[in-house]
Amino acid sequence: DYSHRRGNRWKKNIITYGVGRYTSDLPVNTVDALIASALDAWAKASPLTFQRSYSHQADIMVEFVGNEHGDSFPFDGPDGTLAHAFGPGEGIGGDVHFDEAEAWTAGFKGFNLYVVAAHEFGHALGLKHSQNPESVMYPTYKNRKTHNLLSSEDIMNINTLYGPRDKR
Ligand SMILES: CC(C)C[C@H](CS(C)(=N)=N)C(=O)N[C@H]1Cc2cn(c3ccccc23)CCCCCCNC1=O
Ligand SMILES: [Ca+2]
Ligand SMILES: [Zn+2]
Ligand SMILES: [Zn+2]
Repeated sequence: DYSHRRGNRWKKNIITYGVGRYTSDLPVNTVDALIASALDAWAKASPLTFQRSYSHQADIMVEFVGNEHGDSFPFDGPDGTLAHAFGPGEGIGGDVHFDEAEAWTAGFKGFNLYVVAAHEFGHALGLKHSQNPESVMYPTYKNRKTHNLLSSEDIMNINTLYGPRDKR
Protein backbone atom coordinates (compact mmCIF):
# COMPACT_ATOMS: atom_id res chain seq x y z
CA ASP A 1 0.00 0.00 0.00
CA TYR A 2 1.68 3.17 -1.20
CA SER A 3 -0.73 5.52 0.52
CA HIS A 4 1.79 6.17 3.33
CA ARG A 5 4.04 7.73 0.74
CA ARG A 6 1.14 9.91 -0.40
CA GLY A 7 2.48 13.14 -1.80
CA ASN A 8 -0.27 15.01 -3.50
CA ARG A 9 -1.64 12.29 -5.73
CA TRP A 10 -4.84 11.01 -7.35
CA LYS A 11 -6.71 8.60 -5.07
CA LYS A 12 -7.85 6.43 -7.99
CA ASN A 13 -6.16 4.63 -10.85
CA ILE A 14 -8.63 5.51 -13.63
CA ILE A 15 -8.18 9.15 -14.51
CA THR A 16 -10.28 10.95 -17.15
CA TYR A 17 -8.99 13.66 -19.48
CA GLY A 18 -10.53 16.08 -21.94
CA VAL A 19 -9.29 18.62 -24.47
CA GLY A 20 -10.87 22.06 -24.69
CA ARG A 21 -9.42 24.76 -26.94
CA TYR A 22 -6.89 23.47 -29.49
CA THR A 23 -3.89 25.10 -31.17
CA SER A 24 -4.07 26.15 -34.82
CA ASP A 25 -0.48 24.90 -35.28
CA LEU A 26 -1.48 21.23 -35.64
CA PRO A 27 -4.50 19.23 -36.87
CA VAL A 28 -6.95 18.25 -34.12
CA ASN A 29 -6.29 14.53 -34.59
CA THR A 30 -2.53 15.11 -34.29
CA VAL A 31 -3.00 16.99 -31.02
CA ASP A 32 -5.30 14.21 -29.74
CA ALA A 33 -2.74 11.55 -30.70
CA LEU A 34 0.20 13.36 -29.07
CA ILE A 35 -1.77 13.97 -25.86
CA ALA A 36 -2.86 10.32 -25.74
CA SER A 37 0.75 9.17 -26.34
CA ALA A 38 2.13 11.41 -23.59
CA LEU A 39 -0.43 9.99 -21.14
CA ASP A 40 0.33 6.47 -22.36
CA ALA A 41 4.00 6.93 -21.47
CA TRP A 42 2.95 7.43 -17.83
CA ALA A 43 0.33 4.66 -18.00
CA LYS A 44 3.02 2.18 -19.15
CA ALA A 45 5.13 3.03 -16.10
CA SER A 46 2.36 2.94 -13.46
CA PRO A 47 -0.97 1.33 -12.48
CA LEU A 48 -2.77 4.35 -13.97
CA THR A 49 -5.28 4.23 -16.83
CA PHE A 50 -6.38 7.33 -18.75
CA GLN A 51 -9.82 7.61 -20.32
CA ARG A 52 -10.89 10.30 -22.77
CA SER A 53 -13.94 12.23 -21.55
CA TYR A 54 -16.01 14.65 -23.64
CA SER A 55 -17.61 16.29 -20.63
CA HIS A 56 -16.01 19.27 -18.92
CA GLN A 57 -15.90 17.22 -15.74
CA ALA A 58 -12.71 15.40 -16.73
CA ASP A 59 -10.04 15.10 -14.04
CA ILE A 60 -7.38 16.49 -16.40
CA MET A 61 -8.65 19.26 -18.70
CA VAL A 62 -6.12 20.17 -21.42
CA GLU A 63 -6.36 23.61 -23.11
CA PHE A 64 -4.29 25.83 -25.41
CA VAL A 65 -4.65 29.35 -24.00
CA GLY A 66 -2.72 32.64 -24.16
CA ASN A 67 -1.70 35.45 -21.85
CA GLU A 68 -4.44 36.11 -19.24
CA HIS A 69 -6.74 33.08 -19.31
CA GLY A 70 -8.62 32.99 -16.02
CA ASP A 71 -6.13 31.60 -13.53
CA SER A 72 -3.44 33.48 -11.64
CA PHE A 73 -0.71 32.36 -14.06
CA PRO A 74 -1.00 34.36 -17.30
CA PHE A 75 1.26 33.21 -20.12
CA ASP A 76 4.02 35.37 -21.58
CA GLY A 77 3.89 35.20 -25.38
CA PRO A 78 6.37 33.25 -27.51
CA ASP A 79 9.17 31.41 -25.62
CA GLY A 80 9.58 31.92 -21.89
CA THR A 81 7.09 29.66 -20.14
CA LEU A 82 5.65 27.03 -22.51
CA ALA A 83 2.92 25.51 -20.36
CA HIS A 84 1.84 24.84 -16.79
CA ALA A 85 -0.17 22.24 -14.90
CA PHE A 86 -2.00 21.99 -11.57
CA GLY A 87 -1.31 19.10 -9.20
CA PRO A 88 -3.90 16.40 -8.47
CA GLY A 89 -7.21 17.64 -7.03
CA GLU A 90 -10.77 18.76 -7.76
CA GLY A 91 -11.69 21.50 -10.23
CA ILE A 92 -8.61 23.06 -11.76
CA GLY A 93 -6.53 20.32 -10.10
CA GLY A 94 -4.83 18.21 -12.77
CA ASP A 95 -5.55 20.72 -15.54
CA VAL A 96 -2.85 21.42 -18.14
CA HIS A 97 -2.56 24.71 -20.06
CA PHE A 98 -0.31 25.11 -23.11
CA ASP A 99 0.77 28.62 -24.15
CA GLU A 100 -0.92 29.07 -27.53
CA ALA A 101 1.74 31.67 -28.47
CA GLU A 102 4.31 28.89 -28.97
CA ALA A 103 5.00 27.15 -32.28
CA TRP A 104 3.72 23.68 -31.39
CA THR A 105 5.07 20.84 -33.52
CA ALA A 106 5.09 17.06 -33.73
CA GLY A 107 8.75 17.14 -34.79
CA PHE A 108 12.02 18.92 -33.99
CA LYS A 109 11.17 22.51 -34.99
CA GLY A 110 9.46 24.80 -32.48
CA PHE A 111 8.41 23.01 -29.30
CA ASN A 112 7.48 19.36 -29.52
CA LEU A 113 3.99 18.96 -28.05
CA TYR A 114 4.55 15.33 -27.02
CA VAL A 115 7.67 16.19 -24.98
CA VAL A 116 6.06 19.21 -23.29
CA ALA A 117 2.84 17.28 -22.62
CA ALA A 118 4.76 14.44 -20.95
CA HIS A 119 6.36 17.00 -18.60
CA GLU A 120 3.03 18.68 -17.84
CA PHE A 121 1.24 15.37 -17.19
CA GLY A 122 4.05 14.54 -14.76
CA HIS A 123 3.03 17.65 -12.80
CA ALA A 124 -0.69 16.79 -13.18
CA LEU A 125 0.05 13.41 -11.56
CA GLY A 126 1.92 15.02 -8.65
CA LEU A 127 5.58 15.02 -9.74
CA LYS A 128 7.96 17.88 -9.03
CA HIS A 129 11.01 18.92 -11.06
CA SER A 130 14.18 16.87 -11.32
CA GLN A 131 17.69 18.34 -11.57
CA ASN A 132 18.69 15.46 -13.85
CA PRO A 133 18.77 16.71 -17.48
CA GLU A 134 17.83 13.17 -18.60
CA SER A 135 14.56 13.40 -16.70
CA VAL A 136 11.43 14.55 -18.52
CA MET A 137 10.77 16.58 -15.33
CA TYR A 138 13.86 18.77 -15.87
CA PRO A 139 12.72 22.42 -15.51
CA THR A 140 13.80 23.58 -18.97
CA TYR A 141 12.79 22.33 -22.41
CA LYS A 142 15.18 20.34 -24.58
CA ASN A 143 14.62 18.28 -27.69
CA ARG A 144 14.38 14.70 -26.52
CA LYS A 145 14.19 11.39 -28.32
CA THR A 146 10.53 10.51 -28.09
CA HIS A 147 11.14 6.72 -27.87
CA ASN A 148 11.30 5.69 -24.17
CA LEU A 149 10.96 9.32 -23.18
CA LEU A 150 10.66 8.65 -19.42
CA SER A 151 13.99 8.23 -17.64
CA SER A 152 14.49 5.53 -14.99
CA GLU A 153 14.25 8.34 -12.41
CA ASP A 154 10.87 9.42 -13.79
CA ILE A 155 9.62 5.82 -13.59
CA MET A 156 10.94 5.44 -10.03
CA ASN A 157 9.24 8.71 -8.99
CA ILE A 158 5.83 7.78 -10.47
CA ASN A 159 6.10 4.36 -8.81
CA THR A 160 6.84 6.05 -5.46
CA LEU A 161 3.54 7.90 -5.78
CA TYR A 162 1.30 5.22 -7.33
CA GLY A 163 3.11 1.90 -6.97
CA PRO A 164 4.51 -0.30 -9.73
CA ARG A 165 2.71 -1.13 -12.96
CA ASP A 166 0.37 -4.11 -12.40
CA LYS A 167 1.63 -7.26 -14.08
CA ARG A 168 -0.92 -7.12 -16.94
C1 LIG B 1 10.04 22.23 -19.16
C2 LIG B 1 8.90 22.84 -19.98
C3 LIG B 1 8.29 21.79 -20.86
C4 LIG B 1 7.82 23.43 -19.05
C5 LIG B 1 8.32 24.58 -18.20
C6 LIG B 1 7.17 25.25 -17.43
S1 LIG B 1 6.52 24.36 -16.05
C7 LIG B 1 5.73 25.53 -15.08
N1 LIG B 1 5.53 23.39 -16.51
N2 LIG B 1 7.57 23.72 -15.31
C8 LIG B 1 8.92 25.68 -19.07
O1 LIG B 1 8.22 26.27 -19.86
N3 LIG B 1 10.21 26.00 -18.82
C9 LIG B 1 10.86 27.11 -19.49
C10 LIG B 1 11.93 27.68 -18.58
C11 LIG B 1 12.59 28.86 -19.19
C12 LIG B 1 13.74 28.84 -19.94
N4 LIG B 1 14.04 30.12 -20.32
C13 LIG B 1 13.08 30.98 -19.84
C14 LIG B 1 12.92 32.37 -20.00
C15 LIG B 1 11.83 32.99 -19.39
C16 LIG B 1 10.88 32.24 -18.66
C17 LIG B 1 11.04 30.83 -18.53
C18 LIG B 1 12.16 30.23 -19.13
C19 LIG B 1 15.20 30.44 -21.14
C20 LIG B 1 14.85 30.60 -22.65
C21 LIG B 1 14.16 29.37 -23.28
C22 LIG B 1 12.66 29.59 -23.34
C23 LIG B 1 11.89 28.47 -24.00
C24 LIG B 1 11.85 27.19 -23.17
N5 LIG B 1 11.24 27.43 -21.88
C25 LIG B 1 11.45 26.65 -20.81
O2 LIG B 1 12.16 25.63 -20.86
CA1 LIG C 1 5.38 31.43 -23.55
ZN1 LIG D 1 -3.31 28.49 -16.84
ZN1 LIG E 1 7.70 21.82 -14.88
